[in-house]
Amino acid sequence: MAITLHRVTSPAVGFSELRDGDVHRTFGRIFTSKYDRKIPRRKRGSNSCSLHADSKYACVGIEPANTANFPILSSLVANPAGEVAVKKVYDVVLKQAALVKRQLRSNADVKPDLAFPRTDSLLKEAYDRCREVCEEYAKTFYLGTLLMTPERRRAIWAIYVWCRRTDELVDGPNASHITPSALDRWEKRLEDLFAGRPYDMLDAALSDTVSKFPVDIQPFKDMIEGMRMDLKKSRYENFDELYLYCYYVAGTVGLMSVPVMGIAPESKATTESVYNSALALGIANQLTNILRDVGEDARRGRIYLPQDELAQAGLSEEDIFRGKVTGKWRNFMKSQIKRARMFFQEAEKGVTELSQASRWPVWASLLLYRQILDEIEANDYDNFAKRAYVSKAKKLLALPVAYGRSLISPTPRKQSRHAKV
Ligand SMILES: CC(C)=CCC/C(C)=C/CC/C(C)=C/CC/C(C)=C/[C@@H]1[C@@H](COP(=O)(O)OP(=O)(O)O)[C@]1(C)CC/C=C(\C)CC/C=C(\C)CCC=C(C)C
Ligand SMILES: [Mn+2]
Repeated sequence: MAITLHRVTSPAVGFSELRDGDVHRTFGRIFTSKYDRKIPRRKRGSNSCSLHADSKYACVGIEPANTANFPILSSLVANPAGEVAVKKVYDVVLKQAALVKRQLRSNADVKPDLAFPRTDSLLKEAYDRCREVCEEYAKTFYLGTLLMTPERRRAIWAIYVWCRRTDELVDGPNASHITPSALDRWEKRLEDLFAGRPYDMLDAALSDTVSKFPVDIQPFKDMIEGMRMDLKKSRYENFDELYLYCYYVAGTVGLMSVPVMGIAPESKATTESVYNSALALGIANQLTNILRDVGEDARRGRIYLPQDELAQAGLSEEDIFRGKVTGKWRNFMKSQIKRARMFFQEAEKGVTELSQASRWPVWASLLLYRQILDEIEANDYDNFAKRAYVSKAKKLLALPVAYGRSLISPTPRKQSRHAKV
């Protein structure tokens, strides 16, 4: 798929096209809570990188889901609604895995850069913007990507930037202006970029990425669906509902990333099982994120905790809003932390199967995010008033550990089979 970039004169760029004047142009978040770890981004002058390009470019059979293959999920399916959610997610996992296999059969590898020098330089600029955004907003992750091959690392940056922009729609400073129809327009724009018609430079980088790697559009659409869910829902009846939300906003990231990161050629694991681990890492991260942010979310009137489990633990909504750490709360938190750790454990199985250069950033992200759970425990489960925070020293310590783990290769196959992407 060739992508042609044309400079356009319209000033519309970034989110501003969603609805004239109703969305932000800056990417920084304003955090008001006193213990919030995020500070307003450093000097957002003309030199600071932005998710909004300064220059404007416009452009011209799935197998039935079988949860038996996915032990952590089959044990979670508690009712018919949950079964529907799990099947829906696994249909996407299998579809993505099938796409990867199809591409392998057709012998396609990473396609070479587009032949036209002008397009090349515009694309380079587009990827450079993505790199800048990653470097500024996710430093550790950015450093990890530097170990990857140049094609893979810039593709991951492009995916990262798209995810960040999507999250900012509902989580950024202008989130209150975002309507379902703005999300519909964002989705239309996604379809366009998958069809080789990116709207701006950052989209152009992703457009190029999806033309080179076997990335399916469904996880991207599902992430937007997660944002829709966030607009209309602030309570989760049970874990099945919460699981679906976590898949939408974070499990999808795993499914988007693995086709780019690649599976080690010597891996014996099935493609589906690696995707299952990738999905589990997204879910684990999101569950951890939720547990860390209980107090902050409650102050926004949101409770991302299974209501039935709260009731079983003898806790009411008022208890969450009151924010008092009691014995009941500690017990409830212990079970939630245990479940998040199960997902991390499920994710661990797949990391070793990834291509060598991709393992380090994934191990680093897994170890760092999982430590937030330890910090919640260290705070005696006070996630109402304290933000669980992993110190710089602990973060630094995790990096060599991640590196050590990344050196462990999958046990090689007895006889060589086709390479996996
Ligand atoms: C190496 C690596 C981690 C690659 C992933 C790169 C990537 C494309 C990240 C995008 C992340 C993103 C911006 C998602 C948007 C939705 C969102 C914000 C989700 C939350 C992330 C944490 O962000 P933060 O702490 O900043 O949260 P706040 O918005 O401030 O509240 C999430 C909790 C989830 C992100 C999910 C992942 C990073 C999943 C990664 C999974 C893989 C890379 C698969 C690895 C493969 C195997 C086989 C295990
Ligand atoms: Mn968020």
